[in-house]
Amino acid sequence: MSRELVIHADRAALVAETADRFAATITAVLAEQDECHVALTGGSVGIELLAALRGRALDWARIHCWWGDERFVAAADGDRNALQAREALLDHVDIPAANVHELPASDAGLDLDAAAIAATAELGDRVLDLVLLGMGPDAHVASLFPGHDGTDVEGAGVIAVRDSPKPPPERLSLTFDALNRAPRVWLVVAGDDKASALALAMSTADRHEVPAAGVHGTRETRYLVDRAAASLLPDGMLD
Ligand SMILES: O=C(O)[C@H](O)[C@@H](O)[C@H](O)[C@H](O)COP(=O)(O)O
Repeated sequence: MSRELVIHADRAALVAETADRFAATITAVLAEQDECHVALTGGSVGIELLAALRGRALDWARIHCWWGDERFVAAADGDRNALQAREALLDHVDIPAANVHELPASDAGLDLDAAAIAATAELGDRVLDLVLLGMGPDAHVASLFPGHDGTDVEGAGVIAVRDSPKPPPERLSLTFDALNRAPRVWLVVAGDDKASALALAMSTADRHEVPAAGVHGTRETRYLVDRAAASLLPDGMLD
């Protein structure tokens, strides 16, 4: 399994170059197989990245979009990662509705636990080809927060998250095992407020305290960051 750190000059370069990398990777996957399944992320960098993908020549009919996590709010709530992704990208490309695998919204008729069960069934034993993740300053990834029960869950699936330290309190999240089945896991991180979390994420920290340290692709783990986020990485890592 390879681990790669790519430091970009600034946030704009991070977003633009990651969009290039994402498009090239999807194209390469589609040259080898019929479909490419990607997990998208919310967060401001994740959504800017999606906006940067508009207008790219990608074969959307063969691309499936999933999410690493979702805020459990109404479908029309602007906090929803899926709604933000639609506005940034999916409404602007020719992707079939059946290829968009949103995690359930709170007004879809299921309570949070039932929504997690339904989403686990939809995901099944799928191995996502590429998982994109943002990271919070507390080193959370998806909705796996430091010290929270979700970091103890074994097995692949989607879990209900309550009392999230970051609002909204109710969320759905893929587990570590669901995320870590993917061959490619990319963490996309910008800003000096993430610098200490990134240094911990790239260390051998315990995933219960530093969830970002617990996500790895089976083939590659990439840390795609800007210079500000990289500012506290030990010298040896920057060679
Ligand atoms: O639901 C959430 O809490 C966010 O989606 C979160 O996980 C986000 O991805 C990171 O906090 C990075 O966010 P930024 O890209 O805005 O720094």
